[in-house]
Amino acid sequence: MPTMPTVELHLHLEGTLEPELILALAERNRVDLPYADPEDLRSRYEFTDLQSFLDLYNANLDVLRTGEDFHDLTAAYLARAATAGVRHAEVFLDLQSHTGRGLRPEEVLDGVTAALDTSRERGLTSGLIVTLMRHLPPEGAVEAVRQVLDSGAEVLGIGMCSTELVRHARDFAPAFGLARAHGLRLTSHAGEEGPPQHVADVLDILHVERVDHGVRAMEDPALVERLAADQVPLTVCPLSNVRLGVFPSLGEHPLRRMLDAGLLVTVNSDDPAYFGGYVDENFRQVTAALDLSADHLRTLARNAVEAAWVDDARRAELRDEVAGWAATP
Ligand SMILES: Nc1ncnc2[nH]cnc12
Ligand SMILES: [Zn+2]
Repeated sequence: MPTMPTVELHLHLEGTLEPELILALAERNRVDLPYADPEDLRSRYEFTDLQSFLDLYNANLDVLRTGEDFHDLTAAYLARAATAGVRHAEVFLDLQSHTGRGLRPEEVLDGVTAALDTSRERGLTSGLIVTLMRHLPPEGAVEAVRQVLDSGAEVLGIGMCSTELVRHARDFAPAFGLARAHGLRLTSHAGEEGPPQHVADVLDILHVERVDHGVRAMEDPALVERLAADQVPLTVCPLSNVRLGVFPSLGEHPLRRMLDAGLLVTVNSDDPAYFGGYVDENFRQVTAALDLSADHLRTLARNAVEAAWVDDARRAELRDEVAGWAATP
């Protein structure tokens, strides 16, 4: 059977920064790194929780200095995604992590969108979601939304990531409200390390349309019922959840139970350069660990198409691709 066509909805561009590219960019930008070679850096990718990962992930951002760097990072992800069967990707960018280091928002956004534009010519459609940082002051989140709006860059939506264990979702209502008033789509990380209530909060207070992760919603049966009834898309990242200690092993991951509960779940890679695989590898490993059937895989592929922020014509094309794959013996 050919590679399953997929839609990826939870992918941090910064999380696709492979050790080889980190070293190449460090050389290009004359940044001193404390790593001898890519394997030395890779050997440090042992995480105990989300924060231990974020510390290294944020430190590595230092090599991204110019619009060209962002272009090259994005182009490298798109090339790898194409081999993973990705036909449409909605990618996150932590804009504040770069403007906070002195980069101009336009330079970062233009670098990324230039690469996304070229992928469109090759049949891989994409959208850009600027993720607000929950660990930073909420005023900065409003400023980031303003920068997105003022830049004129083609941005599809606003998300929120970083640690969930600080601040309340309501602190970010002004930023999400501003984005919503200007027609941007909305999503947020919640229910990854944080409790089920965080999932309800981003839905009720920030009015998000999707929830990134959301796996801990499974601890609250009433919330599961609500998410299933409303068919709220949940962008689940199995390898990430295991590498960050959300679940002890893939065999204990709730993905299959989530499908069985009628939730609109999708499979994604989150930060593939750090967590041991792109979306194809996530599918492969979770299928083996949870003994997923062809029906489960078809449902996951269809869910991602339905959860994508695409127009009717593109959704129809994506539906056809998935149906064509499903019909292949
Ligand atoms: N898994 C994750 N959770 C929250 N913020 C992130 N930023 C990058 N990866 C993340
Ligand atoms: Zn994420």
